[in-house]
Amino acid sequence: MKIEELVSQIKLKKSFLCIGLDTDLDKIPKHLLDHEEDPIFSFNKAIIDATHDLCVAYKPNIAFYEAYGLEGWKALERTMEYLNEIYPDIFTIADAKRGDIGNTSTRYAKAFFEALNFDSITIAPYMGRDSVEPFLEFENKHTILLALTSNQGAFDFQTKNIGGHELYKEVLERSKTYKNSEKLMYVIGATKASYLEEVRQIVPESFLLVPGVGAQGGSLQEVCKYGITKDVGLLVNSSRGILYASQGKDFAPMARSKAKSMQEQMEIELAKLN
Ligand SMILES: O=C(O)c1cc(=O)[nH]c(=O)n1[C@@H]1O[C@H](COP(=O)(O)O)[C@@H](O)[C@H]1O
Repeated sequence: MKIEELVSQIKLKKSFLCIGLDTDLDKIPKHLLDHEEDPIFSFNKAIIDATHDLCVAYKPNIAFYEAYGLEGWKALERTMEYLNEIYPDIFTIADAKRGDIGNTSTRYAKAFFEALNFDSITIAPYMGRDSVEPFLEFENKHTILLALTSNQGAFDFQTKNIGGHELYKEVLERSKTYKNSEKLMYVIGATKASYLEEVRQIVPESFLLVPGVGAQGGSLQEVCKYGITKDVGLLVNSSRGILYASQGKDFAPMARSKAKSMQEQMEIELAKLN
């Protein structure tokens, strides 16, 4: 998907919500486990059907599928086929946090961009230029680099001062020199919203994937205050806060109502841009 198409979907739906498909068999409603052959896919399909008009992106976190072996991977494949066939305007993110020496990165890129047909993938920048550039070679695909993550461990390395500025700023600066860097986006945790002002000085236009609202305590309003651009430039993710709004038979309409409440708050923020 091209960035312009993502921006036009955001404007059309008045939403920059990304729903994280972190599908956990210990948390999904029990009746799906008892009656469905493929409970992971059945859960995802019900969530997608109930929320697709309120969000612009879905982000399956690959760990939740790999954890169930072949069955999990098949459910991921079915979810991607369903999204690409029924809702092709929705941006898809493989939250895989990969990155390796060049020829291995190319295989990861093929797995997620070609075999599974995701629009984008999350990548750890630690191995540097030649681990990231293979992902940037793919047409109309996007690479989302971890810059400043939402967790406490972000302070172990990412905010450490190296050569006069913090490591996450070096990631932002340096990655702008990578070949095809216009295909880069960045992860900035919602729990670190006040840092967004400085992030925007380095990457004024880039799209940011912002996880950590809801269950992790980040605030949508704070994120928008410091991070929104004229083309919005934000995808704000919520996973557990939407998926597990109810563990009963009403889980899908309850997820919809959580997503609707986030979309309405986003609409207010978008109106401020005009
Ligand atoms: O790359 C991510 O999406 C990510 C980066 C980060 O800094 N923090 C973070 O929580 N995430 C992911 O975003 C999702 C957050 O889930 P909830 O806290 O349930 O909304 C999980 O899939 C995390 O793996």
